[in-house]
This record gives sequence, structure tokens and C-alpha cells, in this order.
Amino acid sequence: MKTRDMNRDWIATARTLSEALPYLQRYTDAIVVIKLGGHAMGSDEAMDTFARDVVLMQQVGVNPVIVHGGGPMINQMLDKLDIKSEFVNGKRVTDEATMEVVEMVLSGRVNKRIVQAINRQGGKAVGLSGKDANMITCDPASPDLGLVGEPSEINVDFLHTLFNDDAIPVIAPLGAGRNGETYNINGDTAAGAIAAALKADRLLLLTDIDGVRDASGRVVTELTPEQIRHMTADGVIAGGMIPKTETALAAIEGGVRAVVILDGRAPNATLLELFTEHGAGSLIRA
Ligand SMILES: Nc1ncnc2c1ncn2[C@@H]1O[C@H](COP(=O)(O)OP(=O)(O)O)[C@@H](O)[C@H]1O
Ligand SMILES: CC(=O)N[C@@H](CCC(=O)OP(=O)(O)O)C(=O)O
Repeated sequence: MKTRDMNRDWIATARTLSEALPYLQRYTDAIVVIKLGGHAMGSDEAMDTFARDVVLMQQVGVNPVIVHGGGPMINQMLDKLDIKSEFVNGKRVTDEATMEVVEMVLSGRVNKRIVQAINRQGGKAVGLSGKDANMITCDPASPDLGLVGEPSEINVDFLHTLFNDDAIPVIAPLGAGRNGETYNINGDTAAGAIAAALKADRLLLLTDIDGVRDASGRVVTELTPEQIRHMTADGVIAGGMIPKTETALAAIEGGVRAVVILDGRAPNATLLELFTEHGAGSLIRA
């Protein structure tokens, strides 16, 4: 009985693999930028599954780049230190005291947790913040937001050096200003800027919801920039979803082939998106 069940599993796996083959070939040498949001980072087991998927996609020829968030972890630390924080259109208003905490949390604990998870799965992850190797140079985003940065330049050459060495960059969304300032960048914005600079094949925005939902709550599996503009004007796209869809539009404008907003907590989310016919979440392309 057991053997028969195992055979059945094996047949299902073989069928899945043969179906996946054309998709595996499609992504040989592709650049896939994955933004792992704070809400999408689950338990240690979920992090291990995410890390295994990233290592696996690299083994089949993809160049993955991870850009992470960590908003909830920053909130926890700000609470402990009794520092108040507010968001405007999904971006944290950042003064100097807040900036110190943001850098400590993102570049420290959060970045290293992801690096370690990938390395435990046999990958070679290299943790960086946007300040390392001048990965992200920033201008101030808006006077109302304080030390929030808008990426103006990305060190693409350094990322290619890492790809050539089979390293997996894991990037915290901080940037350097032209006069030595440190800027806090929304994780989605940072991922979009990096994806556009690399002309990535895919930008995957992993979050805690299964995609962009319409007014009746249904996930829209394919969205055009036009639909996004309407849904935002109508208030259907709101809060933390605004930086994601804004990022998607800017990334496509900047030369990224497609952007997908999907649930990072779903098992094997990234592999299902890349290597199956139906994909996952909401796909946005021009
Ligand atoms: N139209 C929409 N479809 C889906 N989610 C939406 C929509 N509008 C607002 N949201 C909210 O955006 C959230 C995702 O943003 P956020 O919590 O900032 O994610 P992350 O921490 O992963 O960056 C969802 O959990 C949901 O509450
Ligand atoms: C300017 C800005 O809002 N920066 C974000 C950076 C982290 C982030 O984007 O985290 P998630 O992806 O988990 O939301 C912040 O301070 O929370």
C-alpha cells in the first residue's frame, strides 16, 4: 500500500516536473528580483521553505536578488523604545531617531535572518544594505517624509559581479544620500528600483495577501496599469498596497518584463509563480 502511494507521489512529481520543464528553460539566466515583505516573513519553517525555493531557482539557472522589508519588526522595536511613528501613503515618516532604529533592525536582525536561512539551504547569500558598495544612492523623497529616500542610482555592476560568483544578494532597503545621509526606503520602492536598473525578467512582491483585490474582494489575476490607476482613484487599492502598485507601474515603465504581487506565506509561492502555467497572485504587465 505504502509503495503504491509512493509510486503515485512519484508519478505526480514526474508529471509536475515535465510540465515545469518549458518554464525552467524560459527562466535560464533570467534575473528575478524578490521583495520579501515583513508581513510575509513567517515562522522559521516558512523562512526555510522560502530559502529552499530561492536556492532551487538558482540551481536551475535563475539569478535571484532578494530585497526585504521588515516594517512590523521596526514597529516592535520603536514601541519598546517608546518612539512614535506614522505612515503617509504607506511610507514611514522618518526622523533621525527613527532612522537609527530602522537601520539597526533592517541591516541587523532581519537581513541576517534571511542570509542565514539561504546559506543553511546550501546557497551563498551575501547580506548588504543599499549603503554597501553604493548599491542605492538616494535623493529625499518628499519634505513631509523626513529621511525617506527615493533611489536615484543603483550599482548594477556590483550585482552582476555577485551573479558571476553564484552569490545571492540580500538587500536591506536603506540608501546613502549624496552628502553622507542615511535614508529609509520603502522596501517595495527599493525592490522596484533595483529590478528596473537590472531590467529584470520578473519582480515578485511577496506580501500577506493573495493578490490585488477588486471592490468585491476577488483577486484580479491580471492587471493593466490603466486598471491600477482606476482602482487607486476609487480607493479600492489603499494603504500598504499603494507602494506596491506604484512600484509595479514604475518598474514596468523602467523595463521590467512583469511584476507579480502574491502571498509570500503560501508554500512554494515563488516556484509556483515562476514554474507553473497558472502562476500565482496578480500579474501586472504593460
Ligand atoms: N485592493 C487591495 N488588494 C489587496 N490588499 C490591499 C488592497 N488595498 C489595500 N490592501 C492592503 O495592503 C496590505 C499589503 O500591504 P503591507 O501590509 O504594507 O504589506 P508588506 O508588509 O508585505 O509590504 C494588505 O494586507 C491589505 O490589507
Ligand atoms: C520609508 C518606509 O516606509 N520604509 C519602510 C522600510 C521597511 C519596509 O518597507 O517593510 P515592509 O516591506 O515589511 O512594509 C519602513 O520604515 O517600514
